Amino acid sequence: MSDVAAYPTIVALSSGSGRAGVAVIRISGSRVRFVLETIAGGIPAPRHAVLRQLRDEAGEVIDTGLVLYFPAPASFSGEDIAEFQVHGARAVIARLLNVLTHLPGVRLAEPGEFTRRAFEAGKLDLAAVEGLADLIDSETEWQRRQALRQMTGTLGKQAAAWRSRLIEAMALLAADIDFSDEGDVSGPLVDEALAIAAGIAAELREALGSFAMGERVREGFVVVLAGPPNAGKSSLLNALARRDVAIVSAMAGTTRDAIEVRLDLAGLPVTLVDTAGLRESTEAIEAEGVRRALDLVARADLVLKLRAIDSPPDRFASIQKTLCIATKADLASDLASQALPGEIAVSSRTGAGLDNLLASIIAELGALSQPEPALLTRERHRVAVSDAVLALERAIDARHGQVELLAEEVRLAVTALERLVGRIDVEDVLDQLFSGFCIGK
Ligand SMILES: Nc1nc2c(ncn2[C@@H]2O[C@H](COP(=O)(O)OP(=O)(O)OP(=O)(O)O)[C@@H](O)[C@H]2O)c(=O)[nH]1
Ligand SMILES: [K+]
Ligand SMILES: [Mg+2]
Repeated sequence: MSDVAAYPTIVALSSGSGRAGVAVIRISGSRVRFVLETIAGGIPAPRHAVLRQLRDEAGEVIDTGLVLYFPAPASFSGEDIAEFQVHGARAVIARLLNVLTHLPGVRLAEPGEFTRRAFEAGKLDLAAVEGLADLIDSETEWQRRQALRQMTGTLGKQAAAWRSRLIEAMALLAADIDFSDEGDVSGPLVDEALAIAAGIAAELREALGSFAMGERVREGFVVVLAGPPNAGKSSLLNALARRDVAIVSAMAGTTRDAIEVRLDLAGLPVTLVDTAGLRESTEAIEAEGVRRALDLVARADLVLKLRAIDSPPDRFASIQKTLCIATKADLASDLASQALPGEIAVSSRTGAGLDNLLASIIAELGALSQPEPALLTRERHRVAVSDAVLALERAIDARHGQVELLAEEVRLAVTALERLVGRIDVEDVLDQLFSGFCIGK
């Protein structure tokens, strides 16, 4: 990493942009010590914050701030890193970045470039990098917990453990190949290797079981409000969002476009979608609204099917997970007698039943049955783990066949797990991942 041309020293604003009390500017690479001497008047003791005047080439003070130095290799990127904590004014940030990038061998960082260097230095595996990206994007408690677990290496360590047990199985198979006579294919070594393979296949299948939840927590659950016109869908959206998002009126067919709000339901990220009332319509725009509503219903993780408590239930059936809701409960003199069995009675007007509805949504989304954050959170993880399971299943099926073929299947499973943590085939994944990173991370 001493090659300045190949690894220019990179600098970026690592805190959020815009006016703030404090801004953090970070710099990583082989020129860090030179930069510190040039603009901070010296190199602070490692990992100790010191107050310094930061000066430009002409010696004029840019700002006063805290300076930190993290020497290689015990830094985030594995390179020398310095951090400047300065006043979070646009002018200070602009001037400091300008001065820094005019020093020889220093340039602005690309999105995710600090993290890419950390990955290249072996500080983080691919799953941990993904976890870091998710942590930066996290908006709710479930997202934070899941991302933190992945960033701290839970998936990476698990994949490494699976891999080393499979390598043990491969060694047993290799020993069997070396020592067994022709024709004597299913010796005790093979049995032992296959027992390992079967155990790991079971653990991989269990991990796959958590994928759906992991992916939904990352991307957010889609919950769609559906029902006939005037069922009170937009009113319920507004009540759950606690703000006036959608137009409410006594006119049937008010909502046409789908209206989305992002909610944090007890830590679960949920996109709640209001839709056009479902009815046959000859009016082109409303008909298009209904078509979109049905499309959204088909793609929802959960459908809230509404009917006004004073109207009869309709025929509209959904194949999705559905919660049936009787709205306008304030219009019913006796709730229990008018809400059908299994229906949740709510009133957007009085707020009655909303807590009960939220609890039911959270339960329906599966949050109660999965207290631990999911291990697998991305399609990439699902594909790698599925490939490993399939290879192990083929190995187990071939238990009476040639040991060489069986060993090849176990090797394929090992390869799939190596893809999972980024030991191989990482470039495309990294490029895609880092393009979504913010600059300064
Ligand atoms: N009494 C009472 N009226 C309600 C309640 N919720 C909605 N309404 C009324 O029902 C009417 C329709 O409400 P909306 O929220 O616009 O119904 P919608 O299902 O979105 O209707 P469309 O968008 O036309 O399909 C309005 O006049 C609301 O004021 C409620 O909880 N209690
Ligand atoms: K309406
Ligand atoms: Mg509406």
